[in-house]
Parts: sequence; structure tokens; C-alpha cells
Amino acid sequence: MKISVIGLGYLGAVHAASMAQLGHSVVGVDIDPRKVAALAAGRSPFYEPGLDELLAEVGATGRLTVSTDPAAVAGAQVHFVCVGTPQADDSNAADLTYVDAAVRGLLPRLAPGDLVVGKSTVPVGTAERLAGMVAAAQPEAALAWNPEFLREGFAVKDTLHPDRIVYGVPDGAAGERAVAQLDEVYAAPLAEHTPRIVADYPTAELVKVAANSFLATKISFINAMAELCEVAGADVTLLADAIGYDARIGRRFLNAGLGFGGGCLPKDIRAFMARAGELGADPAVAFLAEVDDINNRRRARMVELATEVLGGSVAGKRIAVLGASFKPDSDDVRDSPALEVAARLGAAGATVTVTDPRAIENARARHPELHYEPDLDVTVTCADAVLVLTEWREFRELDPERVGRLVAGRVVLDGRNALDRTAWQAAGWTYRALGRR
Ligand SMILES: NC(=O)c1ccc[n+]([C@@H]2O[C@H](COP(=O)([O-])OP(=O)(O)OC[C@H]3O[C@@H](n4cnc5c(N)ncnc54)[C@H](O)[C@@H]3O)[C@@H](O)[C@H]2O)c1
Ligand SMILES: O=c1ccn([C@@H]2O[C@H](COP(=O)(O)OP(=O)(O)O[C@H]3O[C@H](CO)[C@@H](O)[C@H](O)[C@H]3O)[C@@H](O)[C@H]2O)c(=O)[nH]1
Repeated sequence: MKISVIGLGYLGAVHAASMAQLGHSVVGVDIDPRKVAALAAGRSPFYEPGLDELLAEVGATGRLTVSTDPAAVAGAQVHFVCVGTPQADDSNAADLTYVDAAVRGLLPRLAPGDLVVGKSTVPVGTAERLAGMVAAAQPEAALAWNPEFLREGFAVKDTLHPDRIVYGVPDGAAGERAVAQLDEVYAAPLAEHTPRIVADYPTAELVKVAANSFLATKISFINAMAELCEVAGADVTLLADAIGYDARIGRRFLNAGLGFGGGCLPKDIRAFMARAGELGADPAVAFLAEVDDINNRRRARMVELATEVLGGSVAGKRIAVLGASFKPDSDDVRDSPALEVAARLGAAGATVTVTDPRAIENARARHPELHYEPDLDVTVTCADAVLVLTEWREFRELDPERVGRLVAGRVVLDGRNALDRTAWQAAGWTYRALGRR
């Protein structure tokens, strides 16, 4: 099948390469010439485990081409829209400028029988509106909504072997045809018995934001328990283990710490609240405001904890921050809790040095005022405190004795409850973490 993918960011680049891997002939289009140049050279424009290898594999087949020219989509029958839907500058709502522009760019190129497939995360009601634009331009083309659930760090695996596939399609013959086209696109994962849910547009759109809202709520729930544990002298990691054994609750996504960040969960719950407000249903998701607040309080609490262990002020103190990305195995620093804590400590007068295995370049672009150091040993040398804020494996496996010989003071703050507390304490470190005594 001939497929186009519009938008080659964290979602689209992986989707384009994966569709080529499934045997389709794919053209990817992005307005960012830097991303297109990297992909044309067979390199990922960002860090995502396994993507360079996948690009090398599909590069050899010649099934993936990329372009900055919107006209390059001509001849494709299925067009995936994978552009960004960031939080608007002046509100909590999603900025749909890019989605609208991408679809408008497709309209003059649509042929009878073409299918436009939205993958971006959008407010409910968007698909219906875009379907109207498609029908007006090419009555024999259709639109489907096919939300994406991949996680950064596991994006290749999640795309090739998803948990489930959701189609939002119109009623009648157009819907049946859209389902058949999407089944052809996803023939390989469907052959692995991946559950497939066929729904109407609003349900498909809501599935995506409902899933992210649930995940955000689960994280904020355990972080609310962490707040309680802090005042009651309890331990949130043991609490999470104990409640997580109940299969109805489950241990996954119950890791207390600095909370959620990234280009998805924070902006998606805010956009959901904004859209519910427009629909007159604000009370239904009012709880998400608390989910957001709990999440933001964790960042503030980490700054407070650092201030406390450093004697009431961080001014003039040397702080080593381990981690800048919003999660391990990603170079993405969008709404990164680690980077925000680093920036706040810097603003409070600390000399902050940040290290990260992959995200230094992106972090520097956002917070040029901080010091960055690729070498971990140099980062911690003479530090008054070490803050582990993103749980990269190389940080989790640090030898506390060795690091202890480099620092000025053996004070460690574990922002992700990721370190072996006993080992760090045995090496003479003052160990502090969120939600633990
Ligand atoms: N990142 C994820 O893990 C993930 C997972 C599931 C869903 N999503 C959703 O997917 C969408 C994209 O997210 P992302 O993280 O890939 O964003 P991103 O910012 O990494 O990528 C978006 C890309 O779209 C390009 N673009 C913008 N306008 C364009 C146009 N008119 N034509 C062609 N390209 C254009 C940009 O240059 C950019 O490269 C968002 O709605 C997001 O919520 C993201
Ligand atoms: O127990 C946990 C699990 C995660 N996090 C944090 O939550 C954030 C998000 O993590 P994760 O969901 O793994 O990363 P994303 O790549 O942002 O993926 C989410 O957002 C994507 C974009 O919508 C969806 O496709 C995915 O299904 C959804 O998991 C990160 O800052 C994590 O550190 C926690 O604090 N505790």
C-alpha cells in the first residue's frame, strides 16, 4: 500500500519507518528541513531506542522516502496526520493550527478513494470538523481517527506491536471502506491478534484523552499518597508495592516521585479540561485540575527538600542534577520535571550542573542559563548535593562509594525513588526521597 505520513516528529518518524517495515511504500513529509535531512540520511532526528536500526533496515529496502514538499503525498492512498497539538500559548486548550494546516495541505491532492487518518491527539469534535473539510474538497475521499498510544523510549515496539488499535470511522459504506483500508495497513499487527476497536469519531478521540487522563490520575494518586507518607512518616514505595499486588489496582504507573512530564500527559489533561468546558461538561473532568496540581506540587516539594538538606538556602551551593529528559531513554525535555527543578534551583542562586545521557542539547536550548556537562564524574565533582531526577539506568546503577569520593558532601536526593537506599546510606550518604521517611 502507498502511504503518506505528515509530520515526522516523535510520533510521525516512528510511524513512517514502522509502516515501511510492515511492507508499505511510505513518503514522509515535514516542514522542518532539519528533520527531513536527518531522515533522508537514514538517521533519526531525535533519540529513540531502536529507531536508527529500523531506519537502516527500511532504508535498504527503498520503501521510505521523505520530503519537505507537501506535493510529495500525491499517489498515496492513506495519509496519516501526525503533526503536533501543543498547548496553546494563551490557554489550556490544544493548538490545532498544525493539524488544520496539514489537512488543508492535503486537500488539493486527494484522489477518489483516499483516506485521511488522524493520529495526533485532538479535542473531541475535531474529526467531525476535518471530515467536513475533506468531503468538501473530494467527496469520494474519507477521514478516519486512529489515535496513537506509543510511549517514548518504547516507540518502535509499541508501534509494531501495539496493545490495541482503535479506528474512529464515519457511518455507512464510507466507514466500512475506511475499516478495510486500515485493516490492510495494519494487517501484520492484526495477524498477531491485536485487539481492534471500531468506533465513531468522538469515541475514538475520547479513548486517547481518557487513557492519558487515567495514567496521569494514577501517577498523581500515588504522589498524593506520597504527600501523606511524608507527613505521617510512612514509605510510599512500600505502600505502592502493597496496593499494587491487588490485580484490580496493579503496580504499573504507581511510581511516586517527581511526577509526570513530557509532550503528552500534562498538555492532554489540560486540553481535555478546556474542551469539556466548551461542551458544558467541566464538572466531569474537574478532578483533572487536582491531578495537575498534585503533579506540580511534587516539583515544588523537590526544590524545598533540596533547600532543607542544604541548610535552608541553596544560594551559592553546588548542585549536581542527574537527568534532564522527562523520562529515561528519551531526549525529550518538553515539560520535563527534572529540568524545571534544575531551573528553579538555579534561579534560587545555586550553581547547578546538569548531566544527561541524551538530552543536553535539547535542555540547553530551553534553559541556556544552566551549566551542562556530559561527563557524570565531572558533574558530581565537588557537589554539595546530588539530585537524581530522571532514572536513566546509568544513574540507577551508580556506585555510591565511588561517587562519594568525588563530591563535597554526601547528600543525595532521589527524585524518582530509583536508587538502592540501603547501599547509599551504607556508603555514608544522607539519602532523601519524595514520599519516604
Ligand atoms: N510523542 C509521543 O509519544 C506521542 C504519542 C502519541 C500521540 N502523540 C500525539 O502526536 C502528535 C505529534 O506529537 P509529537 O510528539 O510527534 O510532536 P513533535 O513536535 O515531535 O512532531 C510534530 C511534527 O510535525 C511537524 N509539522 C507541523 N506542521 C506541519 C505541516 N503542516 N506539515 C508537515 N509537518 C508539520 C513539525 O515540524 C514536527 O516535526 C501530538 O498530537 C501528540 O499529542 C504523541
Ligand atoms: O509510575 C510512573 C510512570 C510514569 N511517570 C512519569 O510520567 C511521565 C510520562 O511517562 P510515560 O507515560 O511512560 O511517557 P510518554 O512517552 O509521555 O507516554 C504517554 O503519553 C503518550 C502520548 O500521548 C501516550 O501515547 C502513552 O500511552 C502515554 O503513556 C514521565 O515523566 C514519567 O517519568 C511517573 O512519574 N510514574
